[in-house]
Amino acid sequence: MCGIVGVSLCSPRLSAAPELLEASGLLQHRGQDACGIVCGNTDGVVNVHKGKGLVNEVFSSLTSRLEGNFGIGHVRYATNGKFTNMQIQPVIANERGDIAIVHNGNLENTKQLRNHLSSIGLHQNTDMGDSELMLELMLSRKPSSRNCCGSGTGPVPRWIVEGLKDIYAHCVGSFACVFFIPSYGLVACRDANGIKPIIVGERRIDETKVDYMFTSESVTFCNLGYTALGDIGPGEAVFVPTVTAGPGHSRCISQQIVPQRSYSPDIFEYVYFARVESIMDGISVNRMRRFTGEALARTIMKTRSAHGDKFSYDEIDCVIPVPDTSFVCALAAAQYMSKPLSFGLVKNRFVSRTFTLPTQKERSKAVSRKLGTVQEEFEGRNVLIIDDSIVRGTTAVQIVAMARRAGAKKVYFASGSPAIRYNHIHGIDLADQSKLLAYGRSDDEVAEALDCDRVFYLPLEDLIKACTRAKTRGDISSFETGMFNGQYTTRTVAVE
Ligand SMILES: O=P(O)(O)OC[C@H]1O[C@H](OP(=O)(O)OP(=O)(O)O)[C@H](O)[C@@H]1O
Ligand SMILES: NC(=O)CC[C@H](N)C(=O)O
Ligand SMILES: [Mg+2]
Repeated sequence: MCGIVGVSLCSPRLSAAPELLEASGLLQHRGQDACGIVCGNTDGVVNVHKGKGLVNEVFSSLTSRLEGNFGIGHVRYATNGKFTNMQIQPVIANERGDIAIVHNGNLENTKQLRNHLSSIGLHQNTDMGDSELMLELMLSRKPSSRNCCGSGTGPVPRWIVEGLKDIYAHCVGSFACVFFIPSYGLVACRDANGIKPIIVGERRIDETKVDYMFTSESVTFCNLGYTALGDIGPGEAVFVPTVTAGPGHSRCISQQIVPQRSYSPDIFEYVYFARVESIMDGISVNRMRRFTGEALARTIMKTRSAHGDKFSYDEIDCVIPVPDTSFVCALAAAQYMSKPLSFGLVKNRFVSRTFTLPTQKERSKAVSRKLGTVQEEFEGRNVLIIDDSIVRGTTAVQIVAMARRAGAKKVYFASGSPAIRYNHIHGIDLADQSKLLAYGRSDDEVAEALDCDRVFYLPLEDLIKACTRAKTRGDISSFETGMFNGQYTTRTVAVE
């Protein structure tokens, strides 16, 4: 996963950079490898600043005041292409007019895309990541004249629509993108299955003046005074030209570029990626996590000596959440079971997400640095530890060991999502499926690998039900659930 943002302010005198940075900071949980912004104005000013690290490490008070009233920003968790400075987003095409892209998602056919681009004489660099290939497709339609942006009929230049059509025709996988097009404005689009999130918001200044923001998650709107206009639909593009459209006319134009194939948001966005304040595709992340907690509790309560091992949820003394993502799920589960919630695991607030760190060594080290135990909450107790997910198992293995060291009698471990036995092809960089803890293991074998007394997973149908119940609007047809069942929206056969 990555976080993307686009800002277009109605007054050419204003600078979009401070808001781009504010929004990028609010999306920081979506990527900590690198970040950057590009902003400019219709006078041809283009400013770029990017680097490896967190937003507050890469930007100083000086670089946060870059000139330009529209621009795009990105926080990266690399999934495709190398983790080099070249790959830091926004990816910008300096030599052909400074068009830039920010992208969340993952393309599955980069090899074919490279071949296609070289067949039309465009692409030489074999190190290009998927995002850069999308930029190349857009650029291949751009007329060479610098004054081309008014060409075409209607408010959207024809070459931009042609570039988008090429992207939809050639790219397989997931993409939510915002393009920065100097002397035109911003263009956002979403793949034809709507796998990765992108939402557009507006801030009305007066009758005629409106600012616009594109963002991965609605959490950025409240903090910056925007109101959600709606999620961009699958196969849809939204254009925000910088020129004023005139009194009473919105600058924001939507166009269905290709027909929707399905409306299948990535279900793991709700489980782990997203912030709890966000509403994505009409689903409140908070409500959905509450529902998963209740469903998980029902699963646990139903498990009564089913395997002759005399388990009964009555013997659970307390529920302990794993900070941070599992809080809402664990709270709802504890309430449903009428068990006390205990903050036996404490997070060091200066250590961020461990899952998104690039190497296993760093991840393991970070978990032990990040979490500590309050001994008296474990000592002599049967504890039910709840996390939102068990992926590689790095977190769960260490937590069970910590619980035992702190004197727990029995340690049960529950996941607010199903067992992950397949790669997540749309946003988790996992080269090797066998690194998933549940790969090739039954639930009992997972419990053995974790050294806990029992493991519980939320069944997939309950996860889907929780998302569907939490939906207040929207036309979602299904969810991308490939990591749980091997059935990917963009593939017909599971990759074993
Ligand atoms: O099985 P694993 O490979 O360890 O991955 C799963 C863990 O990683 C995530 O936490 P993370 O530390 O990234 O962030 P959080 O503080 O938002 O929960 C997730 O919430 C699980 O705790
Ligand atoms: N996590 C993402 O969305 C990554 C976007 C893109 N595939 C990259 O690696 O930069
Ligand atoms: Mg976690």
